[in-house]
Amino acid sequence: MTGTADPMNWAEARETAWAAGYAARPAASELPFGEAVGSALAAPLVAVSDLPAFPTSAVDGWAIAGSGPWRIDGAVLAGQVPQAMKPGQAVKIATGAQVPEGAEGIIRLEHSKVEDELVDGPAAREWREPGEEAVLGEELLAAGTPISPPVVGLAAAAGHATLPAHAKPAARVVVFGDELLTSGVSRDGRVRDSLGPMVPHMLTAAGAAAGPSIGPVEDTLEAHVAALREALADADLVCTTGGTMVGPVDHLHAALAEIGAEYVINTVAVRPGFPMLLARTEDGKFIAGLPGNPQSAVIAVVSLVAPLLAGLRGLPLPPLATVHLAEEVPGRGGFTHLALVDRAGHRLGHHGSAMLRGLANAAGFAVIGPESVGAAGAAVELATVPGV
Ligand SMILES: Nc1nc2c(c(=O)[nH]1)N[C@H]1C(S)=C(S)[C@@H](COP(=O)(O)OP(=O)(O)OC[C@H]3O[C@@H](n4cnc5c(N)ncnc54)[C@H](O)[C@@H]3O)O[C@H]1N2
Ligand code: MOO
Repeated sequence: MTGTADPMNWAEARETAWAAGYAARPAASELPFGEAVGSALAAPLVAVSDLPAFPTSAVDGWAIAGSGPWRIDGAVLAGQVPQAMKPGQAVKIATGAQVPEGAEGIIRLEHSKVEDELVDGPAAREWREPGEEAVLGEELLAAGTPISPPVVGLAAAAGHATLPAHAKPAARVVVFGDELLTSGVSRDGRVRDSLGPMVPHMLTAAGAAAGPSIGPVEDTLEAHVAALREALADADLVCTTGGTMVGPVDHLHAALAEIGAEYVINTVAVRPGFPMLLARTEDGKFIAGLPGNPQSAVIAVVSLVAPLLAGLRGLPLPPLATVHLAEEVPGRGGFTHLALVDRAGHRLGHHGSAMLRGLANAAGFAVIGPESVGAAGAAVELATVPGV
């Protein structure tokens, strides 16, 4: 295994990472909502009751039966089961309360006149009928629908406690680099680790269950192999940072060979970030190698890790958004250029691959394809960062 393979086209690399994840997605099972969110429905969502399940008052007022003025006799609050009404009766009713059998209308509180235990006013059918939103057994959402927070809300409203979905992959970040500090300011040739605190949140936002980062790991092959083995023991996906090149202390490729991992992708034709890689272990776990330059590491998350996680959760390849460029953005020859832009399509300063200042202000990366230039005013694809 070497770090000098032909770089894969960026769009092809996204699809390859996604397809590898999709092929390896865990079998669907019934998951609690918190586990299911961020996956896709593995079967249609069906209503297990009528929605609403009973006639439900839409207003605060008086339920009436027969002709008025009506004699006030009782009240029904949300959560109570009311008695049937008699002609000439008025029952005070709350929004959300079950409408009594025999009710012919509701007078809104603000339209009612009350005098001597009698109420009068304009009555209308101000309630939601049973089954108005869905009837028992009706398909509410198709299989394959992404499980967003509103889908969870609908499932709960429709009477479900679990959803059929693909479980969250467990993910760990392993930070390589003797030069890294975990506290204080960069000094004496050493820099603060910015990836250990940042990347797990991106993995969580992309649908994984991410534990705390491991490291910084010492720059020896033995330490790299031991850290990879430790992380793989309880993770389906390990994201390493740094060491992707072939420098004197870059041990990732040798460590992958040592543990018997095979490349799925070995370098991508994208700037910044080209030394990124994706590998698979013999037992089907994934290792994503993120370059050490912090912005390049994020580009690897956007390009390989987010598509992989979407596949593992049974989702389609994450769609790219669109941005209108406010100024010309240069290409990078035969490589794709991922250029930091704000929402208005302006390039951001401080966009060097070692910097995070531009990224922290960005809407995402404008995608300038190989052998092209992003013209001012052009609509181009925008790759967004998980969690941003
Ligand atoms: N001779 C060449 N050298 C380099 C090339 C090249 O083509 N030929 N490519 C450069 C590019 S592009 C990148 S990206 C980096 C990738 O390097 P590695 O993945 O091997 O990463 P390191 O060497 O370990 O670190 C690079 C850089 O990033 C800093 N770093 C690393 N980890 C962190 C962290 N967790 N938090 C903050 N900063 C981190 C590290 O100190 C280095 O400055 O290789 C280039 N070299
Ligand atoms: O490709 Mo490196 O990732 O430019 O900084």
